[in-house]
Amino acid sequence: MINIPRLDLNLYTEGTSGERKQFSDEIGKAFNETGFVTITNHGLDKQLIDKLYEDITALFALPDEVKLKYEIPGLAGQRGYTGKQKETAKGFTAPDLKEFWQIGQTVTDDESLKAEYPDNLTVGELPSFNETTLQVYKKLEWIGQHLLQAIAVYLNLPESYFDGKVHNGNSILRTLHYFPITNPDALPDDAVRAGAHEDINLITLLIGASADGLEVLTRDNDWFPVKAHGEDLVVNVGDMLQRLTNNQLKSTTHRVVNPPRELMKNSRYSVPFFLHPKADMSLACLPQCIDATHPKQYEDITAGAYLDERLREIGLKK
Ligand SMILES: O=C(O)CCC(=O)C(=O)O
Ligand SMILES: [Fe+2]
Repeated sequence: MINIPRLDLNLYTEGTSGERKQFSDEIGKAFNETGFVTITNHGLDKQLIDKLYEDITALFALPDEVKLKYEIPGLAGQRGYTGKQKETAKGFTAPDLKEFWQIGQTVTDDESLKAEYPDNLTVGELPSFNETTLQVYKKLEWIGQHLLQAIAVYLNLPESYFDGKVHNGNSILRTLHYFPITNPDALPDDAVRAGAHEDINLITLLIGASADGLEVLTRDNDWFPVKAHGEDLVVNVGDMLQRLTNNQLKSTTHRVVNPPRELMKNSRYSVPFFLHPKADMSLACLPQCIDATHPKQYEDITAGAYLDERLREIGLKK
């Protein structure tokens, strides 16, 4: 058993100083123990989430030859479409049973940074997909920034520590389709919807984990299903935050398992938002997270160099 607390974001963004302090303590404690929380009252309304699912369903229902027009070599899957069975979790031989579409940052106030990021691809066939995902991106970025403020307070950093680092950051909104498994007998042994992995980024905000399948690995090496209420976000620590905090905050291994045989013909959709800083952020372990009992565990590296290393490991970058 692990405890994944449910926290009310409104208590941080609109609360009294006591409520804000309590939110910081609770998210920090959960990130220290299990690396996962669920978040309610986050400001992403049900109407927008419903519209998002409608648009994603329509996107993945497009014929493969249409979707493949948007799979652009050289972009490492960071924008547009990545076809079925392209991403392989580290240490696995069979690729994940999924296809996805990724949306990146749109910079409007910094010309040199704008030139660093590839442009988003727009789905000509589905204009509303582009608008909806842009709105969701902006909203999740706002929510993530506030969660990082609460985490900064927990870490005894200035509340605004992450603000400038994640403003115009290299965050990715991933719309995911775990497609129907039509012939389970033909599957390679270790083929799953998403193999056990840790996320690369600072924190991940996940819409749609209310559908069964997501599991986290406990310290006792048991797999534990994540149960979220309908519109709650599931938020977890990624490897960049674990590294920055010298393992004080835990990037917990998670996976998405295949459904029981009778449900394999059903699709599963989910939308993780991988919150990344700008490439030049240093991930050097924070001095306040290093002491005699917690010696420094990692070499200094920038977020950009670290991301590059990790994308090669999972087969997205050649
Ligand atoms: O689909 C999910 O519930 C989780 C997806 C995930 O862990 C990921 O894409 O990194
Ligand atoms: Fe993940």
